[in-house]
Amino acid sequence: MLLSWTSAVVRSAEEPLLAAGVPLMERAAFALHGQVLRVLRARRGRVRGARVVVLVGSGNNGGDALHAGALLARRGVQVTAVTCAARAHAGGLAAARSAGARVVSLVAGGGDGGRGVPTTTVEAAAGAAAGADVVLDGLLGIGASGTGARGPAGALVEALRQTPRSPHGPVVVAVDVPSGIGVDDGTCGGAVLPADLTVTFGGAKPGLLLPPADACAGDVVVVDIGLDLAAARPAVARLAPEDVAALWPVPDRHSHKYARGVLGVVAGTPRYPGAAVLCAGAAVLAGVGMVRFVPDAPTGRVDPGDELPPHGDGGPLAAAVLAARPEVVVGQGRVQAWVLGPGVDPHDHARRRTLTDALDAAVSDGLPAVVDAGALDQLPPRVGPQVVLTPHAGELARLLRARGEPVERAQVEAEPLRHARRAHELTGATVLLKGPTTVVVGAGGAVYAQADGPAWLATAGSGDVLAGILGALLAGRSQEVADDPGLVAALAAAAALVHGRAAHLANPGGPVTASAVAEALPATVAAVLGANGGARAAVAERRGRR
Ligand SMILES: NC(=O)C1=CN([C@@H]2O[C@H](COP(=O)(O)OP(=O)(O)OC[C@H]3O[C@@H](n4cnc5c(N)ncnc54)[C@H](O)[C@@H]3O)[C@@H](O)[C@H]2O)[C@@H](O)CC1
Ligand SMILES: Nc1ncnc2c1ncn2[C@@H]1O[C@H](COP(=O)(O)OP(=O)(O)O)[C@@H](O)[C@H]1O
Ligand SMILES: [K+]
Repeated sequence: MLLSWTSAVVRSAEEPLLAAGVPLMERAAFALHGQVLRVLRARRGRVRGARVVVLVGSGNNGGDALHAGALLARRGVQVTAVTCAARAHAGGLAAARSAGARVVSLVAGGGDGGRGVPTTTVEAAAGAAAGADVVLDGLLGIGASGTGARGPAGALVEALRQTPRSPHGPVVVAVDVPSGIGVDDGTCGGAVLPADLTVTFGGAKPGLLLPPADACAGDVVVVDIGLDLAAARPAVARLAPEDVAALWPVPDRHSHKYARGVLGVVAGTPRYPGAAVLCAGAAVLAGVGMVRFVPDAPTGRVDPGDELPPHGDGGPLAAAVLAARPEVVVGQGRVQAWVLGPGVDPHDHARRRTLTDALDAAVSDGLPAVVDAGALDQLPPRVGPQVVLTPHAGELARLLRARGEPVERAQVEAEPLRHARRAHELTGATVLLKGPTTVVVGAGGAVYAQADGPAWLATAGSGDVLAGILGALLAGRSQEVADDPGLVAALAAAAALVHGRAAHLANPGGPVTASAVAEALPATVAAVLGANGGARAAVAERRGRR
């Protein structure tokens, strides 16, 4: 699991160490130079003679970069440091100079208190950067105010962004964070230089995980500089496969289909049968005990424990589901969780009635439920965190507007966390906001940001598959969810991880269909369980034998 902490938390972890004279900047710079050496070796084999351009802001982030530049210069790297403000970290500047780095400034007399640093232009600096092997971005760190670099630093970032990127262009290494991102909220409004690699100190920062800024971070490497963050509350987490393996319901010898979880599905309309097929099919393929597909029938509520025979005729929708997935049981009956809404056309009155009946039942029984697409508009004013909303940005904007918040889709895309959190506050539900990086906000302030899928996953029906996966997980873990509704957010993040990985597995590097993503689920789950689940499955199996 990758955890992140806000800049305020990181600063308060730094304070006692700095007061005790612990050389945090030297540690950070040493680790940073090690990462740059690794990049240079991978790129050109040898380090000596490589060219590195260091972009230097006015604060300690620039200090880290200058000290790293000094260490690189001592390894025979040709280092050019470009200071971009009237002042630059004095110790870093001295170290870089004495190691043989060339120092130039975008500001007349800048960087050095007017001691005569040669000036350069934005164009010349951008040209030098374009010809370098590595650009080290030390313009802004956790002390940045607002988003986007301003002044000469901003002008240089804009010029670098205009330079066409090529495979032969420099590798951009961000120091702590890509300069100018919203470090704590993941916003990415102004001039930000996208990085190929971010070397971050002490612990990751939320903006490295949250959309849209996470797209600027490249690979994230966390280096230990001795900060004690273990007791501090993380702001945003990203699950790894081994975390998902620990969450996934794995059967043992005593398991039977009911104990493994039964999922009720109200999805699709005769006009959109595909959503029903994809959602119910994904739940089956993700390994749920049983899927009950609920067609429109005037059966009303069913008492818990009733085991009604399947409807002989569930209509064309049920027929389509059964043709694709004969494992599905059609009809009402006891369930441990619900998926409600994929492909449900709100103008189809019969389907909408079935959906609202099931939603009412789910909410009054306190059962976990995925509320997707057509069900989002039917959500009662307040629900518990065992209900997971799964909107995309447009649906979330509509949900917020329906609750009196004047929000457009573009605003949700610019600040996904803020809007997902607002929806959680207003409804009480766990919110999974879909997008290139999926954000989950749940009970107790839990926030996850998962970026597991390829962009090919942006294809019709893929959200229906995600809903089925999450439903399967909630059904399989319904008992634990009843005891700890805070678990729902982690399960939602786990579903997003498996969904994304299934898309990679379905066709590495190429287009996928939603059906192919669903078909890849059994192998994906097996691979994820292999992350540590081999051991877990063996334990479950041993327990089962006792
Ligand atoms: N305190 C320390 O000794 C340590 C600090 N560390 C580094 O220090 C960084 C934080 O340093 P600082 O607090 O000095 O802050 P920054 O280096 O992030 O820079 C803040 C300065 O940049 C300017 N600035 C702010 N917003 C701007 C904007 N939008 N456009 C242009 N200029 C802007 C302001 O003059 C401000 O004083 C961390 O990110 C990390 O890289 C690490 O070396 C760990 C130890
Ligand atoms: N650019 C992208 N990169 C990766 N995944 C994406 C991207 N855009 C969307 N997705 C994912 O694709 C799925 C689309 O779901 P959704 O919008 O509900 O589609 P549909 O309604 O057609 O099923 C979501 O899981 C979302 O996170
Ligand atoms: K930076």
